[in-house]
Amino acid sequence: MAKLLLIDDEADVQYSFRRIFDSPEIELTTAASGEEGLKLLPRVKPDLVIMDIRMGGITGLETLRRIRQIDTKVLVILMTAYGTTQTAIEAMKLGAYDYLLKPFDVPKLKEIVQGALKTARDMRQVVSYQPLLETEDYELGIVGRSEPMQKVFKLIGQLAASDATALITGESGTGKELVARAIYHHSERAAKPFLAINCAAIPEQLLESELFGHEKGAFTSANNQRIGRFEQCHQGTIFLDEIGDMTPATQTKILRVLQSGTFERVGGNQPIHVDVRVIAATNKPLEQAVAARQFREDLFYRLNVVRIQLPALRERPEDIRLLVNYFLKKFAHDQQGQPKSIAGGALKILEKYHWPGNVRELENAIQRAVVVAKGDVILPADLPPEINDPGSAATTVVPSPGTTPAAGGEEGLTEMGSVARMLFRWAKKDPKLKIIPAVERELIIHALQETKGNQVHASKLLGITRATLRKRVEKFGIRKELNIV
Ligand SMILES: Nc1ncnc2c1ncn2[C@@H]1O[C@H](COP(=O)(O)OP(=O)(O)OP(=O)(O)O)[C@@H](O)[C@H]1O
Repeated sequence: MAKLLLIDDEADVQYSFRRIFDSPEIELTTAASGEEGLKLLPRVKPDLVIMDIRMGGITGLETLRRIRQIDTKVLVILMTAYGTTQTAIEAMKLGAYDYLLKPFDVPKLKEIVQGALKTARDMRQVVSYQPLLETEDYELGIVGRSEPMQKVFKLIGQLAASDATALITGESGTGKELVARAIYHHSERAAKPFLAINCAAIPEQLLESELFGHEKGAFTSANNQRIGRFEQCHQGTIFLDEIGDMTPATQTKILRVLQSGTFERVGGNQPIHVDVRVIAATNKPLEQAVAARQFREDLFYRLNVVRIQLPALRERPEDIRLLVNYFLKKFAHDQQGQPKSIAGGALKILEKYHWPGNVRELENAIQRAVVVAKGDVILPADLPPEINDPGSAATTVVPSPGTTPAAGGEEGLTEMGSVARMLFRWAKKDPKLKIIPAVERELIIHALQETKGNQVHASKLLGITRATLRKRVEKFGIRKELNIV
């Protein structure tokens, strides 16, 4: 559960926060002054503090200064009324993570809080790169005893001891982000921020301003001055994932930061100096992008000072057994249960598979198998079909006893099996997607649209009771969308 501490003397703001963040995943504590917030800090140990800059008693800036003396790492977001962004920028220099303008926009507030909580988790979860499996306790770690992984561990150790820029390469799902976090956790910058940015996930034209910030009026939608990630991450470590996806202008700016530690915000001309360690990663061969003149050669050499090449999982099948055991323990730990084991036949299948999605794909396969397995042992049949029997695109799905085919008898089931496989492949590409709720939500919307909102008919079509349907409509918040009264 994430812990949030709100420090604000306005009762209205405290009330809105209680409503916005009332969820089982967030524990909100409120304080009405800087003094009270400082007293609560050691007891609550929040992951994130959100604080107003102007309060009675000690100011937000002074409170921030004192928070930093108690905890160098806790993330602090400051809130400020319009017109006082200059103060907010001062606050960033004091080590605030971000700032929000009041009155705030609720979706924006939620987005910033979620982003900050992810960063807080990344910063607090130490990634170990020592052999883990002897320890009974589950820890977040990088697993591997194969020779290529041993080389990786050595390089992580060397990089953690230095402050050099690093380039991590390897196919998708090989653990590049995990390695970057391990370097950070074991480096001298471990007490300072770590920010991970996936360059490919941000539209090209916005990436430059995301990284370097912008001045008010720099472009049409730039209504306010904005601090970029590099400024936010002063003295910390920035992880730039998918570095190949950048415009030439952004590449030039990155090169300058690496060379001199300076840049200008978009639309600005005042040089800003930062001390940030850059760890970059890519799953595309950058050499080819350089040859095709899509990536600056000088930037490539600058990033490539130390390179960690992560092996694909198929190149180290001897690690599969260790990884499987590790994930079985990890999932049992998450569910607070006993780890399941795996049958020899199932393990052999996993060791022979070619793993295009690498460790991420293996992790997902084990997670699924743990859910699907009826007993304590994972059998070949519990593995996803594309792994268990690659090439069998249209395996007939055999209904388990007691289940009724929904429609179309065996043919319907075969078709459903293919759809499920397709959805599953899709879900594997997006590990954040919770596939069952996502599909359930779509089915419910569809059934209600088909039946023009008639819940009795829709629930029959879906094979659930009306009460369950009502609950789901509430749960997924689709009442408004469908005009259901
Ligand atoms: N050696 C390993 N030991 C344990 N877990 C691992 C290992 N390698 C990867 N993982 C797990 O696999 C998943 C994918 O790893 P990660 O996100 O670091 O990969 P990536 O190479 O950065 O992928 P992408 O290129 O798609 O961003 C994560 O859940 C990570 O914890």
